[in-house]
Amino acid sequence: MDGTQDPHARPVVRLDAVSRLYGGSKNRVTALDNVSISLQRGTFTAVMGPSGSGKSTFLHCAAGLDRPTSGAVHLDGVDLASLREKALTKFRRERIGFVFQAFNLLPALSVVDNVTLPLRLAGKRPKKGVVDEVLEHVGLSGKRRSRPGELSGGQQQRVAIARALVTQPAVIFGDEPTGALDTRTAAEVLMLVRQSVDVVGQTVVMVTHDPVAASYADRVVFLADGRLTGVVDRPTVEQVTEQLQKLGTWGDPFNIQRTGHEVRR
Ligand SMILES: Nc1ncnc2c1ncn2[C@@H]1O[C@H](COP(=O)(O)OP(=O)(O)OP(=O)(O)O)[C@@H](O)[C@H]1O
Repeated sequence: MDGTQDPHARPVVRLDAVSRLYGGSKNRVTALDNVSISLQRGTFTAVMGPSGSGKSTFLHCAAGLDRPTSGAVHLDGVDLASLREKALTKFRRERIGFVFQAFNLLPALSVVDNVTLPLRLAGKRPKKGVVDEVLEHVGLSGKRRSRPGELSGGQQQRVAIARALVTQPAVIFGDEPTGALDTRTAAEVLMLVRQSVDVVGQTVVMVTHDPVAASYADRVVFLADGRLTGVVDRPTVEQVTEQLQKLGTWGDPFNIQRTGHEVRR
């Protein structure tokens, strides 16, 4: 199936028949199986599915952290297969933002130095106006000089979001960005992501196990056994939960535990 939204708009992320196989002939695993999807600029997409369905592999291939075995990935109009490792690293640094479950901030650096690190790594001088705007957007203007250890989990994730936004990337990829946060803090972080999409037109792709988190997205795409098996636009928590039940996610107690949110069956 194809997850294209509007065939006339130019997608910012495009996967064409992407497959990713792991292992050799004896222990072959098809982590992604012929996935084609287009994601439009300024949209928020959640990627869901049972454990082992290929969500991380999807994210890694779409973000140029891993190379597909076959098929093509275009990001912001660039065929990622055309980039050698060094160019791909530069492209990721400049055009892609990442937000992970574990925040991944540098503890010795202040908030402002963490946020501006990607720019400085790219040899660019951070523009004060842009940095101030991003810090204001994430509500951390008053914490510029704090170290990550002095901040709450939600504040640390907001620093990570600011760091992802500051390069004005084509896409921000999130891997369970609210997985380590309590329900209320997760909601605040998801509101911030939502505002980044609505206010500055940021494109966001987020892997999550949590139907509540997914309900903040414009659309949810579901994977099962490496295949794209369904799409829900303007999702509600109930619709997402129902779809996951069909895919058998909620039969997996490990997954229920990891969502961090209680979802009634
Ligand atoms: N480096 C690897 N080598 C071999 N198999 C792998 C590798 N990475 C992933 N796989 C396999 O590919 C399949 C998809 O894995 P993936 O991590 O993408 O799933 P997932 O949906 O993100 O799972 P989870 O929700 O548990 O994080 C799984 O069967 C997994 O065991």
